[in-house]
Amino acid sequence: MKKISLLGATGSIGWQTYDILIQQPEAFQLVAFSSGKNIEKTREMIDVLKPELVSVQFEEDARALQKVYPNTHFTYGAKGLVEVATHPDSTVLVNAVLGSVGLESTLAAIRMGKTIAIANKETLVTAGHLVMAEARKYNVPILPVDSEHSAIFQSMNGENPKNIERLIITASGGSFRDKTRDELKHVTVADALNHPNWSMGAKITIDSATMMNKGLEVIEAHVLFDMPYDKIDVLLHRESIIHSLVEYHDTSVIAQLGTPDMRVPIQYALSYPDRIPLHNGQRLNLAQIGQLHFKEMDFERYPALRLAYEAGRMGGTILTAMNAANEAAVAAFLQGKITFLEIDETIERVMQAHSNILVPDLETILHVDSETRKTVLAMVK
Ligand SMILES: NC(=O)C1=CN([C@@H]2O[C@H](COP(=O)(O)OP(=O)(O)OC[C@H]3O[C@@H](n4cnc5c(N)ncnc54)[C@H](OP(=O)(O)O)[C@@H]3O)[C@@H](O)[C@H]2O)C=CC1
Ligand SMILES: CC(=O)[C@@H](O)[C@H](O)COP(=O)(O)O
Ligand SMILES: [Mn+2]
Repeated sequence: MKKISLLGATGSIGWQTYDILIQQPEAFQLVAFSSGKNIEKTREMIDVLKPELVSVQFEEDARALQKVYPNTHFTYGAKGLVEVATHPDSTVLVNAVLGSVGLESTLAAIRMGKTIAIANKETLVTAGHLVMAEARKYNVPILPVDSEHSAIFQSMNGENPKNIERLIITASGGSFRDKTRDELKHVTVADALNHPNWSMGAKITIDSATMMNKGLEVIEAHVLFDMPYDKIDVLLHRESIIHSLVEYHDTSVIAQLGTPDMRVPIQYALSYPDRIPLHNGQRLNLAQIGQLHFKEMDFERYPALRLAYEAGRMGGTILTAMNAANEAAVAAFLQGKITFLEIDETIERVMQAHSNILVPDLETILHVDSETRKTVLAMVK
């Protein structure tokens, strides 16, 4: 029985994790979880899984829930995320919270020796060097949940990393993949949220449309697999059936395939190194699909990917600035304050003005993160 702490339980990844947990009660037990503002889903999860500790975003929600559920302990805010992540009974933290807000709780869980199943890519982008250094120090596994990184992890299984030629990360192309850049001037939020293959949270769906999602994933792959940026490529693959590939020195390419279902990488991170049946999992039928398509990445069409490679190659606080600018710009787009094309422009302006600090400590990262968000708020007003 694995005892689980879950951050971001009410989100797209969190709710799919919940689906896995309720199907496998003999394998997994949820002891603590965090949610944000969604109290209805929070209550459903408490009713079904009866965790010991729950954190919500706001104090007033925690107080109200405490009255309804006297046998559960409630907490809130940033300290609540840390309390959930470090619950003494859990051995695994599933981090599915959105954004760099997940950083401090991840570091705290590593210091408690917990295995980290990480979907929260922004944490690895903003402070990958700190997370991986702590993981090495406390001998803690960081297991990828992001579908591409899970695919790479599975394609490296039993291989010597020194024999890898390059990593190839696949990209669907996002909601606007059949539009030219010129045609993006007047696209709406609803259009951008219409991902062709995956049903995901709003922020990552917009990231997928700008290709910043792939940019974050390139950096995530560099952090998780210690690969230089010139050995990480992105390949357009519109069906999202091949989730990523690893090419070896002898020209062999090993890939992981499957229908687009995030429960597969989530469950693999939970059951690793074992594999267990996926409830209602749809088997891949390649004969029925018939054809798979591939295309070279176009960096002019998707400048956000170019910006991410630039930030990755530079290293330092520019990664934090880029990530925070993206989080704030996407939020502004979702609120109707800026246009779709202004997301990339905002990130580029922030990066151009940034004074980079190499190998930053946690305090510096948190400072750059909050200052960048303020800058973007002022820019989009
Ligand atoms: N969705 C997907 O298929 C994939 C997602 N990922 C990554 O996983 C992470 C989560 O994505 P996704 O599930 O789509 O996101 P969602 O927006 O669907 O969910 C985010 C979760 O985080 C909570 N949350 C948001 N802000 C805060 C905050 N300030 N404090 C506390 N809790 C907060 C939300 O609470 P509430 O809703 O209650 O307000 C919700 O539970 C991201 O890093 C994303 O890039 C990676 C691969 C695939
Ligand atoms: C499911 C998942 O891991 C997402 O990150 C997905 O990859 C988004 O798709 P694209 O970014 O390839 O459009
Ligand atoms: Mn992904």
